[in-house]
Amino acid sequence: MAPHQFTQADKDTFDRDGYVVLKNFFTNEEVDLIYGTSTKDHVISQKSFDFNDSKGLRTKLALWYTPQDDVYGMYSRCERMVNAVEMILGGQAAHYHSKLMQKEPKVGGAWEWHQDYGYWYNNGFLFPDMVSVMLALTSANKENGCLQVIKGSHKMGRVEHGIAGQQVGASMEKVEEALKRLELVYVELQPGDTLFFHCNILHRSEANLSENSRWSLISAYNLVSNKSYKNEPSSHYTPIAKVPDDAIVKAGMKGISDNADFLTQEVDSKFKETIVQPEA
Ligand SMILES: O=C(O)CCC(=O)C(=O)O
Ligand SMILES: [Fe+2]
Repeated sequence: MAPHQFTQADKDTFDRDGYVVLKNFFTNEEVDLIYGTSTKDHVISQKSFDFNDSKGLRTKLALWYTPQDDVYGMYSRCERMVNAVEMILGGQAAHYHSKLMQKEPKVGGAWEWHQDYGYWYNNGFLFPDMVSVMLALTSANKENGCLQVIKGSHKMGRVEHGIAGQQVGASMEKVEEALKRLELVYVELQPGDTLFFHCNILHRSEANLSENSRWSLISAYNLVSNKSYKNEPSSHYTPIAKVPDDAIVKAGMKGISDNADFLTQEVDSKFKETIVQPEA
């Protein structure tokens, strides 16, 4: 079966609501490969760090900038994905970074209300020509701390961010007002479902206190022309070398190289407050 394509109707929904979900944008076979690879990937587990929430619960995450030839790179570089992103951004896209979010049963931490551009603005990006894409690797639901969005909040523009508990979060005054007027949506996803969300949409997630993991792969994209004036890795303005849609299946269980440019604690100040060293 030919993979789903992102259509103008999807783009219209994205523009109106600040997000759109494409059911089964990636097939079961593709998700099985990506999830199967990631759970066995020693480089991923070695490069992952814990990100603490305000109650001390922790999400494991691994983040890298330049997409490689592994199964995750084929996912973030495939035509289906990049064409969708270029339709959203209205021009040539670069891959800013991808991260594997591992919210484990009982311990997976919460994320405070924020806009992704609330972080990225401080990384030297002048324009909100950026978008995040979340692929569900496991099912995500209310019980295991799925993403919540405030529908339409991207139209508020960038909101001030400060330290919220241990994390960087949006001004709660603005969030509370937004919640009085706009709908709060729990974005429940099945494996393979893909959420495209605007860099200025307010979102958060609750802790995973359930018995089930909630894993996702989140890729962030930028317009090639929106070059940061700070010292960000070059991936964010490098045109993506697109690959055909069948490249994911062809990559098979190919894991990531430990030469990939992973985020480490030292290079990213926005995470400094919240990173705890993995246990030895
Ligand atoms: O996956 C989540 O629960 C939220 C993650 C998120 O919003 C982020 O990493 O910016
Ligand atoms: Fe986010």
